[in-house]
Amino acid sequence: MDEFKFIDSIKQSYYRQSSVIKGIGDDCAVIREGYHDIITAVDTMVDEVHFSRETMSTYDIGYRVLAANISDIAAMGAWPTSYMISIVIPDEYTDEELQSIYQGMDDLARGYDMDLIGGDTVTGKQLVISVTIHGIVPKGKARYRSAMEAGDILFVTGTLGDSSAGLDLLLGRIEASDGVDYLTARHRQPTPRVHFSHQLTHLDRLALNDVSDGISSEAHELAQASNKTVYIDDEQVPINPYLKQFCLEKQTYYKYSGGEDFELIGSVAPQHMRELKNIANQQGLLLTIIGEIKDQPNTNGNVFLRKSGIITPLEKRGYTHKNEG
Ligand SMILES: Nc1ncnc2c1ncn2[C@@H]1O[C@H](COP(=O)(O)OP(=O)(O)O)[C@@H](O)[C@H]1O
Ligand SMILES: Cc1ncc(C[n+]2csc(CCOP(=O)(O)OP(=O)(O)O)c2C)c(N)n1
Ligand SMILES: [Mg+2]
Ligand SMILES: [Mg+2]
Ligand SMILES: [Mg+2]
Repeated sequence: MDEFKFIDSIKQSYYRQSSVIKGIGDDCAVIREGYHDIITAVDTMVDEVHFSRETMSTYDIGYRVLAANISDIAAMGAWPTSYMISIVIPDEYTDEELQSIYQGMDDLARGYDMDLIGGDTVTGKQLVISVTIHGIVPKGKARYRSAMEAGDILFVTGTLGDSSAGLDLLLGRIEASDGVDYLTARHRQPTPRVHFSHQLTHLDRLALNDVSDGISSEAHELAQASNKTVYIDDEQVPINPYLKQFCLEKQTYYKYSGGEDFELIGSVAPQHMRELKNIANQQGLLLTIIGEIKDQPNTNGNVFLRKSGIITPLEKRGYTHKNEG
């Protein structure tokens, strides 16, 4: 079964606690606590699946696993406050290596004033790190994948595909004459877009998702959660100039299916777009309009690509975990 079918199969049909504002189905769960909503999520990284000793130092493993979790908090428009670590440690890891995993996390956490507040330690065959993260947002201001409306503008932060191109460089699957350091750094130490979404708290409505599996997957998650049709203009999807040295087939794969850029994709009403641009500009962050949202009952839940006047369905071809059962 693939991960998405599995998650559907175990999802409760309703929540027993009235404080659960959002359970399974978004980047984080949301729990109401007085005037604030508490945001929480857990994400796990496994040796040979999310990193390998070839692609990452122990410092980067720590940095990246926390960055991926902070990114889910950013995708809710929240501010990250604390985290807990569950770690499976294989015999061959030295004390110095373990310290350096935690140093990578702490260096990132310090920038947001986050605290490590607990965790669990066990030994096992493979390094596995699981982060439970908490964040906070004013009551009712969590940003959902389901908030898209017809007429909204689709946008994305940063450039797409850098991380997966960086991974292919690290694994020796491709060669580059330029940009190796930049692309590999984007893979090893991604920047979650917390400041951007946090500055948008005053907006009444905003739909957000973060890019972990590739936008072909995340755009579908938005379209399905909102029951709308998403149109993406292929020529507008931003890629770093360094990606243009690779063949077109690879460029297309990286930008739509590569994943792990931890950028934000979302939509707002057209009248708010200028404000979003101004905020992004002030932060030195690239923000690009890549499409629009329509309400078309026959195609809602789907994503289409517009290219040279031709419209084709965009398949959901992001990274999907599967097992044989
Ligand atoms: N094994 C699981 N048990 C319960 N909920 C899960 C499980 N795996 C994922 N989820 C939930 O399913 C949703 C989608 O998860 P995921 O695709 O990992 O989100 P993201 O890409 O933002 O990390 C989330 O709400 C997450 O909390
Ligand atoms: C060694 C190695 N091989 C492959 C990848 C690529 N990869 C692994 S998991 C993944 C998708 C994101 O991870 P996931 O567990 O799905 O995170 P989530 O969607 O829950 O945030 C990608 C693109 C990698 N990062 N490292
Ligand atoms: Mg996410
Ligand atoms: Mg996840
Ligand atoms: Mg995923």
